[in-house]
Amino acid sequence: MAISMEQRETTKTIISSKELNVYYDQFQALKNISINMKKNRVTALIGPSGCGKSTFLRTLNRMNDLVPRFRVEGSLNYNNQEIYSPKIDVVELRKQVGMVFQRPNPFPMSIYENVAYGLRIHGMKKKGMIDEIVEKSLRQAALWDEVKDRLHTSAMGLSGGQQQRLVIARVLAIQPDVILMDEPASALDPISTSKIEQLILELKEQYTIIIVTHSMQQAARVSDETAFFLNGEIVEFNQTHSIFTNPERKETEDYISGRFG
Ligand SMILES: Nc1ncnc2c1ncn2[C@@H]1O[C@H](COP(=O)(O)OP(=O)(O)OP(=O)(O)O)[C@@H](O)[C@H]1O
Repeated sequence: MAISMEQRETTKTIISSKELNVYYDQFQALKNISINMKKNRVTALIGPSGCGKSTFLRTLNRMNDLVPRFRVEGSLNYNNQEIYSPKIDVVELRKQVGMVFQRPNPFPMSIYENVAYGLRIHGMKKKGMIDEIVEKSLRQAALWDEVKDRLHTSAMGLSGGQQQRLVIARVLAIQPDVILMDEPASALDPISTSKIEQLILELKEQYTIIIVTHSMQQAARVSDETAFFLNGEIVEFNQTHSIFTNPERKETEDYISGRFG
């Protein structure tokens, strides 16, 4: 079947690792990780606790740089740049590869200022432009209608689910390319969880999303491809549908059917 230019563009690899090994001092947390993650796709990272999912996610925007005796070997590439090259500007990298954590972490300031913060840090001064981006980001994060009349009240007064969407708006405001999400809905109720999942499906039109989740159902609902981690290795990486309906490896089958983890 012929592949159109558009399809070819959307299946481009954006982040790839080759024989990546990661250590915390003597302990090897990731072993020989080779994976290609595609642009405008949602990639889910699943696996039992302690298997290295968060470590892998955090290497992608160098969140572990300040961890003492953290060490990386092998290749980790984003958009044809080596993420661990000394030439990389880490602030710029984190602008392009943004992150949403498990617990919503709004800043203790107004809703508006939370979203405007990153813009100001990156030197934007024009109020009209900031207003516009704040609104656009809150709309994209499906929060605008709920907060448009209280933009200048404290973000701490929002519910947990709203706070998480606010954090997503804050990330979107600085126009990243990739959004890393570390169990973004695990602290939320089912309705807020479903809003976040809906949002992920909408955002992948414009962004690449890599999400760590403990919920098999969530991985199955939101992701296009899934990597199953076990003891620091990727045991299986495939289309999400294949992983959940026809896994190739017994360990994957045992995990997704709830036999361990
Ligand atoms: N800062 C650190 N210093 C030392 N060891 C660490 C550090 N962070 C993680 N580890 C270890 O690395 C291994 C992988 O941890 P990681 O948090 O990546 O796993 P995970 O799959 O994300 O787990 P969970 O699902 O419980 O969040 C674990 O054995 C953990 O104890």
